[in-house]
Amino acid sequence: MSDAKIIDGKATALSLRARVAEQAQAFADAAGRLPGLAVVLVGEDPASAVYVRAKERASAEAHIGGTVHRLPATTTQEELLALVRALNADTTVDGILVQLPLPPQIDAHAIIAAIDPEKDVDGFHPINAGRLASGLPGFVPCTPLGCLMLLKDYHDHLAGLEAVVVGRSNIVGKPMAQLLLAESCTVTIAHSRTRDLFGAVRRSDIVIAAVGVPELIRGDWIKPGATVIDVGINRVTLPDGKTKLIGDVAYDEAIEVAGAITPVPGGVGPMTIAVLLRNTLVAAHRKTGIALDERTL
Ligand SMILES: Nc1nc2c(c(=O)[nH]1)N[C@@H](CN(C=O)c1ccc(C(=O)N[C@@H](CCC(=O)O)C(=O)O)cc1)CN2
Ligand SMILES: [Mg+2]
Repeated sequence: MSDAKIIDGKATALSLRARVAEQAQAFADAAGRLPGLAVVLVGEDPASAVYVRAKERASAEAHIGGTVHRLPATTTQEELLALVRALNADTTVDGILVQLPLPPQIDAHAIIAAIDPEKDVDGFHPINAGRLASGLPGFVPCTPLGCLMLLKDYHDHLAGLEAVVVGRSNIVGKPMAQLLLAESCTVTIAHSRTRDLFGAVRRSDIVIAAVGVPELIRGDWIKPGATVIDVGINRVTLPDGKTKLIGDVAYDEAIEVAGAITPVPGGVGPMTIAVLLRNTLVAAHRKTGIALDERTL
């Protein structure tokens, strides 16, 4: 019988969204306008279109204003740079998000570097990555910050715990490792070239799986009682032709061993959008100088 606590990311995300909505309304009362988020979607990637629609809906519900800019898949790098520069200059835009992935003719690094770091609510700009690594205030990428919020719901103290982050992307793995380090965890960053992945996972009190390989991490790799945060969102086709989302962790096995675990879907995913709204609210306050106690979010 499993006794792992199932970490309900959907519920935590809804409660964060409600707090953002309340503060966004208060911001609008003080500033005379809503916090503004500009979302840019280039091309027709079906998953990206779903995520952008979800962001649009969640923004409206949380009293975050703004626009979605939908550009064709043939958009050039110069055209996208021109839009980013226009959004940087627009005083009603507090946050800018360019949905990833971008089409192959566009260099994502160049686009991210062109975003005003003070409007970079994705936290992907090298200035914000450097601030995070240096312990300075900035913007932290939405998915890892959401993972940290879920972890903090289950641990009063993270200091001294062994944590492994499986995956080293700029979007999740690297910032996640920095956040855990800032909480005084002992952090291992593992990846496809790690020789003893089993050993790194097996000794860890916290496992963050963000590698994009369906069910790579098996139940018997998990240290009994560990907290498992599964960032993987892998769509797989079943024998009957239907598709299903599964994580990077073999959930049915891990739930028998872990102390707490996030499901897929309904774990980390919903936190990504809730934190985006939170970061936009924070950006609006920082830009206007209107006070906000960020710890209440
Ligand atoms: N500019 C960005 N691009 C991308 C980011 C990002 O943070 N910024 N992250 C991902 C996609 N993403 C948001 O953009 C995202 C992914 C997943 C979810 C989510 O709620 N997932 C659900 C399942 C949804 C489904 O059925 O497909 C869940 O896990 O429960 C939200 C946002 C890449 N690009
Ligand atoms: Mg058990």
